[in-house]
Amino acid sequence: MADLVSETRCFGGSQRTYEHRSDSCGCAMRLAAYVPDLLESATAPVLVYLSGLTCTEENATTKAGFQRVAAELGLIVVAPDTSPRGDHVPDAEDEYDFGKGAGFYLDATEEPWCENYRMKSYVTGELLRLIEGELPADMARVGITGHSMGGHGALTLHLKNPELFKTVSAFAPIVAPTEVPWGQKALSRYLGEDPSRWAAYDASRLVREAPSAAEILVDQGTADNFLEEQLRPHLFEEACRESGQKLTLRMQEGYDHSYYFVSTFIEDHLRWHAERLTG
Ligand SMILES: N[C@@H](CCC(=O)N[C@@H](CS)C(=O)NCC(=O)O)C(=O)O
Repeated sequence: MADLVSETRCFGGSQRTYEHRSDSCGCAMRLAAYVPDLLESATAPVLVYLSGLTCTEENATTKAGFQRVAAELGLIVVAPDTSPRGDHVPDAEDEYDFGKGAGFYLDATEEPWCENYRMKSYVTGELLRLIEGELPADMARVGITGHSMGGHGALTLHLKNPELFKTVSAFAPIVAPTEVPWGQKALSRYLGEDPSRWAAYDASRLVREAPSAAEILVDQGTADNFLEEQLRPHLFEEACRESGQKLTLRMQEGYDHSYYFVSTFIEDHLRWHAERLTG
């Protein structure tokens, strides 16, 4: 059960915010859901959009501009929050890349984070059950995408759970968190200092172990400030080549890391998922 916090008419559908009690995260969680009017069928495919560092469920809905195309394609788009929330939830004050707003879509094992920072369980379990219970969703047709930290979430959660998320794409994803500062900081504190525990959350490692039957779409701006230090898409490209994973990596000339970049290519991603989920 979730409470409807707001509902706004948008491109012939409704942009909603829900709030519910999350057992996985031990707090109240919000999520945004765009639900197109369903004219011909009772249920629609779903695209889960995972946001990046510092975001809530609101950033994608106000800045990515996906609603017009989602309405045209008859696609439900769901954007969860990026971490547990609330005064009782531990945080790292003044650190934008750890704690609240930086859940990294994993299940923490270390104190004090392990009580609440369980975004992997949240997205793969509770969130999907909530979508099924609250929305006119066809749960056999769910895809996943995300931006930056959310791109890391989309890639890893798809590779680990291809039966839940049938299609996958990402915008400027963190593809090798075990090798870059954002990832090393988060993984060592949420999971402990032993790097062997981190591999299950590294898309480049996962794809080498078990490539997906689904082709992966990645867009990456060449003018992204984080490109060389944090993102390094060529590590993923190399892993995909070596494991036989089908990948379309598009280096987009002059685009940065912002939602101007995401909003430019979101239509391509929605069409990519809709074609594969409805084909
Ligand atoms: N300087 C940035 C660093 C974090 C960042 O770039 N976050 C990206 C995702 S990794 C984002 O989507 N920020 C929120 C927004 O642009 O609306 C900030 O503090 O917002």
